[in-house]
Amino acid sequence: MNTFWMKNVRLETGFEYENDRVIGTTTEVCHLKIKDGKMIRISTDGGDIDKDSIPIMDAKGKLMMPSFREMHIHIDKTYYSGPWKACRPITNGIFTRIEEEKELLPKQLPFALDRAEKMIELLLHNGHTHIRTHCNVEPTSGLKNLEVTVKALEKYKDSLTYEIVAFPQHGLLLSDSVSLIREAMKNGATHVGGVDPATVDRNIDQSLWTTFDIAAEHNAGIDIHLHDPNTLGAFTFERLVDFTKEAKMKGQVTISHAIALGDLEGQSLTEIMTLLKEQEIDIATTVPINRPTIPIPTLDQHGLRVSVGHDSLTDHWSPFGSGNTVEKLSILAERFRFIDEYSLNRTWKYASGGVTPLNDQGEQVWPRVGEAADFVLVDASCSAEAVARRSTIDSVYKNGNRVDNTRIATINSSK
Ligand SMILES: O=c1cc[nH]c(=O)[nH]1
Repeated sequence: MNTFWMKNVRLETGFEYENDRVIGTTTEVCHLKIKDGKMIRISTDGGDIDKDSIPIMDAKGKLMMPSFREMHIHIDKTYYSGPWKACRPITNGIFTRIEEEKELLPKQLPFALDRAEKMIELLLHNGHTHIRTHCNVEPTSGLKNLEVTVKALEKYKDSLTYEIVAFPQHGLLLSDSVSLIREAMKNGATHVGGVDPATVDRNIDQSLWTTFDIAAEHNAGIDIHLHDPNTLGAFTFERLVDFTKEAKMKGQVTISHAIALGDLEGQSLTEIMTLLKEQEIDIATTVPINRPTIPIPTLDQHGLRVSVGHDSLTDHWSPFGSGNTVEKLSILAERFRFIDEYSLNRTWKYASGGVTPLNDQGEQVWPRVGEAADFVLVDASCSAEAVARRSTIDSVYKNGNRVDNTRIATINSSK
């Protein structure tokens, strides 16, 4: 493993105040010694470097920030790197897409691996060193998409960590996918997925009971797509909370999208947030702006963990998506009117699993000696600037190794 000095990295060290208001972020240029994938020394003294006869890399004053965790994507079914194709209009809600997939997915299978690899390379290039991907497991795909997903991610296993959610996209009960999901859990999936137990399976309790049963059997976490809006969504959250409690799975359940949170207000929102918080159920969101966005800052203030994900990088569900998480954070900040230094500074946590250089009080808490050398170097003076100006990620490191220098997909390839 690499042993080297990374000199001249800019680290955030605190906040600058005017009266009681944060008006800036202070930084310091430091030198980092990396050994066996870990940061073993953080120094401000250039003399330290000269004493060592190990390679030296120069970050040239670039800002060092925690790398990103992509917490919701589908690498197994994408148009990314293929020819342009817009989406079909939706005429029957989620069932439009379910029916479409039965034809589309077998046609995409021959190049699914190539596209998945290109997507991973793009995500690495954009600063991600962890990916949670949902992978279709239903009668149309069987375990074929899972094979593709495992193969693609394993190829990059030295560059990132990953989680695979076995996703019964066509309905766990509706498409009779229970035994396939059980098989997927023995063949590389790490989490049990699900989708709208009310609208799709039309039996919330049976669908959730089965999901938790499979999770318990494999000692696995759960990550469930919940698009159902308003009070139907809220009722599903309540049942999910009940099942989480009963199964003693506190802290092991994620709701993806959680669309209903964007519809609820006042007391009903507070009650749901309190229930979710009690069971430490976290939320993954794309920060949708085509419908009421879930109230991310309110959820955060209530103590719920919210993470961002891209979901699609152009596919049959959405023609949008760039895989650029700095851009995603900037959209989040703009949507919630984060225009001041403090709130822009606090935005990075939604993409880094909560890791930030400064804590809420402005004390430096990252990086720490002994931690894994997982970071990005950014062309920015501080993270508030990076988020607002959508700064470029210069380079990406996992366990001290540079991981963003693989080939980048060409969107217009012939596949
Ligand atoms: O259910 C969903 C929603 C978005 N994208 C998917 O692939 N599935």
